[in-house]
Amino acid sequence: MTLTGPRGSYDALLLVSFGGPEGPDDVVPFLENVTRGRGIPRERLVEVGAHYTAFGGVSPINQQNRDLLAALRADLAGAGVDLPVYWGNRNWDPYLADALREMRDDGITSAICLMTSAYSSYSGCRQYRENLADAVAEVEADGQGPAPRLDKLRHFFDHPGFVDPMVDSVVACVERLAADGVASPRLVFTTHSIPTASADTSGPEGGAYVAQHREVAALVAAAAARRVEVQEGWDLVYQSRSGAPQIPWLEPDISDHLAALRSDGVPGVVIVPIGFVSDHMEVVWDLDTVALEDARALGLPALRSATVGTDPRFVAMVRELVLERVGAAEPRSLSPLGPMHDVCPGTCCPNPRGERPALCQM
Ligand SMILES: CC1=C(CCC(=O)O)c2cc3nc(cc4[nH]c(cc5[nH]c(cc1n2)c(C)c5CCC(=O)O)c(CCC(=O)O)c4C)C(CCC(=O)O)=C3C
Ligand SMILES: [Fe+2]
Repeated sequence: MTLTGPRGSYDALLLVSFGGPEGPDDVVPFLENVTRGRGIPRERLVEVGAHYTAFGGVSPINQQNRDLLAALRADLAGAGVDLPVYWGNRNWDPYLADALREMRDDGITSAICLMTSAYSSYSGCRQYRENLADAVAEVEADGQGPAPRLDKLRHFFDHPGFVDPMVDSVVACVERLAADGVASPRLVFTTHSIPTASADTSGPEGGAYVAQHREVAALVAAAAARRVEVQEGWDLVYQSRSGAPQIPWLEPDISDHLAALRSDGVPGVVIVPIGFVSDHMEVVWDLDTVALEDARALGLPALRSATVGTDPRFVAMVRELVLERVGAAEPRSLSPLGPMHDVCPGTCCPNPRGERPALCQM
């Protein structure tokens, strides 16, 4: 029931994710939860609301987390690691506070958190940790005893369990393009754009968000190039830009970049969504609906490679990270930036709106 090692001891794993609407009536309240106090223009919210509405008001993310939860439970059981797994979201039901109440009522005193975000940034790290602090405060205000103590697993961008499944999918896409007569495509790696100010302050020394993505892109490109023929060189591009137009966000945007590649005479592209762990809205809308349609309109052959989802290697990675966290396994990481820390320096990935309480930091 309690997993103990030289570095720590936990009696549960908590899957911490973003959350998404599960029906048409959820869309507006969900968007209000996500964007409260963030200065997102109304037109952008109407636009994003329409993406959800096009999918019946249902985000794919919750079912993907249910699938991941089931896969994690099966993997842990199969490996003889007796650790219950809970699930809570930042922005939609089941909320983090509800997960913490359930854990408290089950007698859990200490849990290790997996955030479904592979890279360092305010949005992908500190914001989750602030939401954990808020949830703990909310639950402790019940007056029914302490919430579980929470630690986090490190960002896993350069773990083989995250990288290797993406390589296989890129190879499969290159082979499919070749079968259609498109040889040596260009690899276009894509991730969520964030404000350049957040990118500049991400990680302990700043610049971690882009640096980590560049490492992953280089790793995937090199591994793929050992197995299939791809164009030399690759690109890192950005998608799903939000915020006010006068605030700079990371560029180039994927759609602009596809047009530029077409003009350069690139024979085809594989779009590799390294910024996302499963096929959530940014993937099924911004890539599969918009970017692939843009490519078609340009006459540029394009395929989108898979996210890791519930690939058994990714699921096993989570178990490995938990064992690593208690000191019972050696950390594995493929880039010189890793293995990433799991207790954040108090100053990294700062909140652009000022300091707030956050967990899992020094
Ligand atoms: C870096 C990053 C990740 C990856 C790390 C991680 O996974 O956490 C991520 C994930 C996600 N973002 C998601 C959805 C949204 N993100 C928004 C807004 C924003 N995202 C930002 C960044 C990121 N976001 C930022 C800087 C904003 C601006 C507002 C703010 O500063 O907070 C908005 C508001 C509307 C809009 O403006 O787009 C929505 C609806 C969903 C759910 C998808 C689904 O339903 O399948 C997921 C997984
Ligand atoms: Fe987002």
